[in-house]
Parts: sequence; structure tokens; C-alpha cells
Amino acid sequence: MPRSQRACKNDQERPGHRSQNAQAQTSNVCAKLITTNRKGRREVLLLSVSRPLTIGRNAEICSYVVSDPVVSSVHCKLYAIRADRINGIKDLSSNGLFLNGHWIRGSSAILMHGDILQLPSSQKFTCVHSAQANRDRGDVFSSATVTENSLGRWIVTSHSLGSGSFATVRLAMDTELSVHKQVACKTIKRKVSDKRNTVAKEAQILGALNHPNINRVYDVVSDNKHIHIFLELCTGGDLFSYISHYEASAYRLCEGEAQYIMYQLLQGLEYLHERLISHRDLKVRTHPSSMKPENILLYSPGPYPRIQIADFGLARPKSYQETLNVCGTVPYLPPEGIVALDNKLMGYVGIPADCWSAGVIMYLMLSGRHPFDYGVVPGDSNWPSSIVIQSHNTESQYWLSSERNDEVVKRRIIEGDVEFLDEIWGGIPEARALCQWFLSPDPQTRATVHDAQNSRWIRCDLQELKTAYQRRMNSR
Ligand SMILES: Nc1ncnc2c1ncn2[C@@H]1O[C@H](COP(=O)(O)OP(=O)(O)OP(=O)(O)O)[C@@H](O)[C@H]1O
Repeated sequence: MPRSQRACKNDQERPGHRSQNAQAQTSNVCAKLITTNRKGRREVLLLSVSRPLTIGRNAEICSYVVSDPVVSSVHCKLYAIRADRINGIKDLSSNGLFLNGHWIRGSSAILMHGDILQLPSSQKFTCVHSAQANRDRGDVFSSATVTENSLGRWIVTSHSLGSGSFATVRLAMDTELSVHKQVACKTIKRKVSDKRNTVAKEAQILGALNHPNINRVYDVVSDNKHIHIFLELCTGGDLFSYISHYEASAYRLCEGEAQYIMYQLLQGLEYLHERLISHRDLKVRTHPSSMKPENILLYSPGPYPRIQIADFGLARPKSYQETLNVCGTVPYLPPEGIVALDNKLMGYVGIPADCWSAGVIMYLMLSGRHPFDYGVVPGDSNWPSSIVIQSHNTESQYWLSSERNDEVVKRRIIEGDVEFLDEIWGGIPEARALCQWFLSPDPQTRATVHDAQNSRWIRCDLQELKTAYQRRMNSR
């Protein structure tokens, strides 16, 4: 069966197609939308990760019907992206909608606790996040917030979208446009010792880039203590959260969807590598309990997502040169990066390191687990003699303390200890060949982005991938 058809078949398993199974799942409700219908009756709509909501006029497609003529057939779609924290709304209408009185049209937006959504001249919906129902409502447009957090044309709200070791990322607003555009504001504390170099480098590198698969920088505003980087908003959450929707298929994406995401990752990397920039910190979270940030974000919610490479904090121009400062994250470092980490005098080259990380991400999407960072199982040679288990995921998967875990992961990477189980990879030999090539221990023989684009796995569906990609990039 052609891969595209396999993808279509598997489409039935996408999160958006699970509503029947999910009807009964009221326990994992992330948010409620409270509305008063035309007859004056109060109604409560439930939103969960496995159950997106569609609002519109068409009773056959929409999960909630508003029959006003001003309402589009499918007016908007709402997604819970990260349980109890962030929800996304996608406007699909011809006339837009109002979020807290601000007009949004043809784009996705983040919907926070307390936000009010209004279909033009029609029904209003108040968003109540389950975990925050009892907390104070923070209206992102309230005048207090505006004056307190106004930075030139930008309003920075207190709503956190995530944080990492260097930065806090908050929801912000561009007030210059008639359609109020939500953006992300990444705030980084200035260190005296840093003399702005690292941060300035990130902003400088990103500011000059313009590619649909790379998170765009709109502006950089500095004050005495902080640097604020205004970024294109990604409303679909991160790749790991997306993969986590696929609990029923052991967290594995279908081949067609993994291929589509890899195709985009390669497009973004090609753009970077052609400019001799390496990212050096491509990563996806490795297990559900990890709260660490990741750098592959979904531009908007929904199946077959458009992805963006984000966080260029460790990016390096002239990446064909060796770098002596090893950064990045252990489970995504190639063997030469691990050797350099343990031996401070050695260096490694950024571009092949990105290709290795791409291989790790590919493995994770297709097999449902990280190739090297998967905890330990009882009986494993890494099973600790004295128990220092930190947590466990499933009955058989245990996580060690992070230091101990890093040691185990490093050893597996150095020893090239990666398993391509036949039951998973046997049916997708072209994908296996590419993934193995990306995970070649020798950076000289490792697949480059160009090699990957010419690999059988990508080439055999190239035309379909290109068409789907173009269609997605052109759609709003
Ligand atoms: N453009 C964006 N749109 C939406 N959310 C974002 C955006 N950029 C970042 N985030 C969220 O903020 C989190 C932290 O961002 P980021 O990884 O850039 O911080 P960091 O401090 O540089 O991370 P690290 O510790 O990896 O260096 C991300 O994982 C993501 O959840």
C-alpha cells in the first residue's frame, strides 16, 4: 500500500478523529466553555486533549451548533494542548471572532483561563480552565496589565507559555495591527558576566532568518535587566505533547505523519545548514514526566502539524568549525559530543550533530521511545545495585536519578547501543535505513540533510510531501 494511503488510513487514529471513543472521557477535561444559548439556557462544553471542539452552523460536522447566519459552517476549532494549562483556538471562519473584544481572523490563538470568546454578533463563550477555576482571573487585556507590561508596541501578559534554563516565555500582543496578533515574548535575564553575548547572538541569528519551519523573531527590546525577544507564536504545543496523544498506539506516529514532520525538519535544517548555522540543541522531551523544554514546536494545533524549530540559544554560525564548548542536552548529543563533554580539550562539529539529533527525533516518532534515554527495566545491565529509582512510568520502565540516568545514556550512545526492533522497524525498511544512517557514530559518514532528502524514504513520496507541504504553508 502506498505510504500516503497508509497515512490516510491512520488518519482515523489522529487525535481529531477520536471523538467517539472520547465521548466517555470526561475525567480528563482540561477546560470548559460556558455559554448562554439563544433560548437563554446556560450550556457547558467540555474540552479535553483527546476531544477537540468545533463550533459552527453545520450540525453534521460541528460538535456545538450555533445556527445564526453570521456564523460560518465551521467557525472555529478548539484544542486542549497541554492538560490544564494551555488551549488553542483556530479561526476557520470568513469573518473572524473576538477574543476579549479583540478581533482575530484567519489565525490560531492561545486561549487562557477567563478569556471570553465571541462569535460576531452572536454567542459568547467564557473559558474556564479546570485547574484554575478557583484562581483569580487574569484578563490579558485588562488596563492594569497593559500599563504594567507595555513595551513599545507590545503588550506582555503574565500568562506563561513555558520556561527553560535561560528564559521565561509569555503570551504577548502586537497592538500595531488592526487584527490583534498574539505573539510569544521570551524574556532572558541579563547576566553581568555574559556581557550580552549569548543572548545577543540568539537574537542576531534568529532575526535574520525567515523560513516557515523556523520560529521567527519579530523584534528585540532590551531594558536594564532583561532582553525581550518577540517571537512568532506557536499555538500547537510541543512535539512531545503531540506524540503523547497517541497513547493507544504506544506513542508512535503513523509512518506518513512522521515522514511529513521529518520532511519539514529537513527543510528547516537545510535552510540553516546552507547558511552554515547549526542549532546544536534540537530536542524533544524524552518521557512524560520530564518538564524540560523542547525545541520542536507546533505552529498550530491539529493533525499533520506544521512544525517550527525554536530556541536558538546555543546556535552557532560557522558551524563547520569545531566547537570546544559542549552544550546541548545529553540524550541528543552524538558520540563525538559525549567524548568532547567528558574530555574538555576536544571539540565537535555542529552540523553533523544536528543530523544526529534529527535521527533521535525520527526514532522517537516512529518507535514511541527515545533510542538511548528510556530508563531501565528490571534485569537490565544498568539496573542499579542500590536502588536510586526516581520515578517509573509503566510497570516495567523505571527512571534513575538524572545524574545516574545521564551516565547510562552516555554509555549507550558511545557504545552505539540502539535497538531497531523488527516488530516496529521491520515493516518500514526505508525509514530504518535513514534513521540508522543519521545515527552513524562517525560524523564523517553520518547522513547529511542533503543525503536524507535524497534517501529512498523521502524520495519515494517526494511529490506528495511537497504538495502537502505547499498546501499547508499557504493555508492560514
Ligand atoms: N514561539 C513560541 N510559542 C509558544 N511557546 C513557546 C515559544 N517559544 C518557546 N515557547 C515555550 O517556552 C518553552 C521554553 O522556551 P525555550 O526553549 O526557548 O527556553 P530556554 O530557556 O532557551 O530553554 P533551554 O533550557 O532549552 O535553553 C518551550 O519549551 C515552549 O513550551
